[in-house]
Amino acid sequence: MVETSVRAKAAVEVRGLTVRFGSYTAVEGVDLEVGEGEFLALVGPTGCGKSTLLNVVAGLLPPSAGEVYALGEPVGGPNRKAGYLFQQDALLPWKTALDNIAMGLVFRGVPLREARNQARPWLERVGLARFGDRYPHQLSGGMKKRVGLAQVLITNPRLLLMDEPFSALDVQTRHLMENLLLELWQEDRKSVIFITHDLEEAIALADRVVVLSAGPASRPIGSFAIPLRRPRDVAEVRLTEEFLGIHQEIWSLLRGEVQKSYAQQG
Ligand SMILES: Nc1ncnc2c1ncn2[C@@H]1O[C@H](COP(=O)(O)OP(=O)(O)OP(=O)(O)O)[C@@H](O)[C@H]1O
Repeated sequence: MVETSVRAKAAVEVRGLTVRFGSYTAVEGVDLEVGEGEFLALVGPTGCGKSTLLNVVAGLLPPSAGEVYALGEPVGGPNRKAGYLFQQDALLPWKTALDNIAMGLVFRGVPLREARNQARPWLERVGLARFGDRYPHQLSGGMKKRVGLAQVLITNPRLLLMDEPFSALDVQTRHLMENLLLELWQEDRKSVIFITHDLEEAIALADRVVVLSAGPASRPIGSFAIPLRRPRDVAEVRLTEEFLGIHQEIWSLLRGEVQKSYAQQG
């Protein structure tokens, strides 16, 4: 495997992971580490097994073989120290933005009144100070994402698992959300696994990009350190020579996998 980085202490360790669905082997023999405080992006062709891998780390899917540790403990079920953000919103339609953020804590046993008190500053931090009493159907897609992000971050997870969280947004809103995510992440540098099929998004956000091979039996085939300076503006960083060089290097590996994946789909 192509390897261009040195990792710190592991927040996630995956050893020899295989996941089968019936006779189909989605991922096979996967070894992967995510350092403490590292922002890792996972890219790969569509259907290669990115979500499968993330769901195993999240404890939502049992491995067929192999071992997975998150924050020093074997993963055996949904991990309470991890926060999840998926493409689909997890907002309750009958709750206001403020209460939806508070729900992150309520689900963990914090009384509603206390949870609301803690949720108020979060409205401001995600740029929704004037929208606390709106219901999800009264919010734009980007605003809902902000609520979703605050709902996860209010629980202060040490590990953030994100599965294409911004892919349904238009490009401008997406860049705003990516910058907001980086701004909040820089405050205390949680360990992150961020899945995307967009290589540019992966490079703009991450400390390291791992490339998965086309399925079946997908596995990591490249790991690239992203030495771009922080803080980063995700729209501006894309225009730099350095970014283009990194993109070219990773794309030269990813392109072949994308082609294989298309060929398999007939
Ligand atoms: N519950 C399941 N039962 C059967 N097959 C599954 C199941 N979940 C996933 N798969 C298959 O495993 C493979 C990997 O799926 P997965 O969703 O992990 O890929 P992905 O890389 O996240 O895809 P995408 O980029 O399209 O979101 C696919 O071929 C998919 O059809």
